[in-house]
Amino acid sequence: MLKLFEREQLDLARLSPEQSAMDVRDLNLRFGQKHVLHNITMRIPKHRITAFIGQSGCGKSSLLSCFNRMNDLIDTSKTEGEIIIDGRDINSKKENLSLLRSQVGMVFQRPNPFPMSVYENVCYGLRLQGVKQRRQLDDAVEQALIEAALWDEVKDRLFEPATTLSGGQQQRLVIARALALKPSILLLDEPTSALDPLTTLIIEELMAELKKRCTIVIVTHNMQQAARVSDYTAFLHQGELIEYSDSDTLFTMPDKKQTEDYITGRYG
Ligand SMILES: Nc1ncnc2c1ncn2[C@@H]1O[C@H](COP(=O)(O)OP(=O)(O)OP(=O)(O)O)[C@@H](O)[C@H]1O
Repeated sequence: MLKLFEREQLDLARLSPEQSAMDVRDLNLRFGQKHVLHNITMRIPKHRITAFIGQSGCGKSSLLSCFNRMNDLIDTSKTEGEIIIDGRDINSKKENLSLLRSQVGMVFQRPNPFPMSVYENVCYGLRLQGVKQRRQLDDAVEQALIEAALWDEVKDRLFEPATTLSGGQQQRLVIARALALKPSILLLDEPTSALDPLTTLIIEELMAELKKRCTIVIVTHNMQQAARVSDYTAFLHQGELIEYSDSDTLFTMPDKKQTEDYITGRYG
């Protein structure tokens, strides 16, 4: 299988704290009576792309949303267990959620630019953080758009409405909006499922570039995509982590029968 990036393999079972972007310990998630995630324990390696795959409803997006406490927005949600990022448990009551969400950025399936200019979209979070200096905002916008591989396409239309951009440009704009806050982790929830194949390739190449500056976790329904872009893949089934390994092994020599059945299309 063609890989977008060569990489050194890490032993997931022996990741040191320095190599781990996140250390998830005995994570359980419930929505009301529904037990959605069961005792998830895993370490997500730094500066790598980790993909979550599994049947619809198995809990991929819910797990991703635990990583920046987005499930807190759902009244019925209840989380147990620890998620250690930079040595602190983000599930602690003391966690500052707006800081967490700038450190752990999130991009959704449908591009969701705000109804404002390209420029204002990118500096939105910085303005919320109180940055006012024009020069500082200009520099941050330019840098984030360069990192999101969008600068050349929009540098002459920074003050046009973001909604005038194409779907693929809007998705890169949303990525730039997250990057402007200098996240150490970027969560991508099916970021290309609404995009055509060529635009998908642009976003995939961007991910390969972005992992040099942050850790990426992606939920995808597209197994070719997971095999192409991700270094590590986690297969979930009914809220349980069934198998988690480097992507080459998981897609060519899965350890568990359930994984094999899923990747060979026997169910799901
Ligand atoms: N707000 C909510 N309230 C109650 N149950 C929810 C809520 N959000 C998700 N669920 C349930 O949690 C389970 C996991 O959903 P989740 O969206 O995480 O799965 P998924 O694997 O990402 O699915 P898909 O691939 O279809 O997006 C499902 O049974 C879903 O119905």
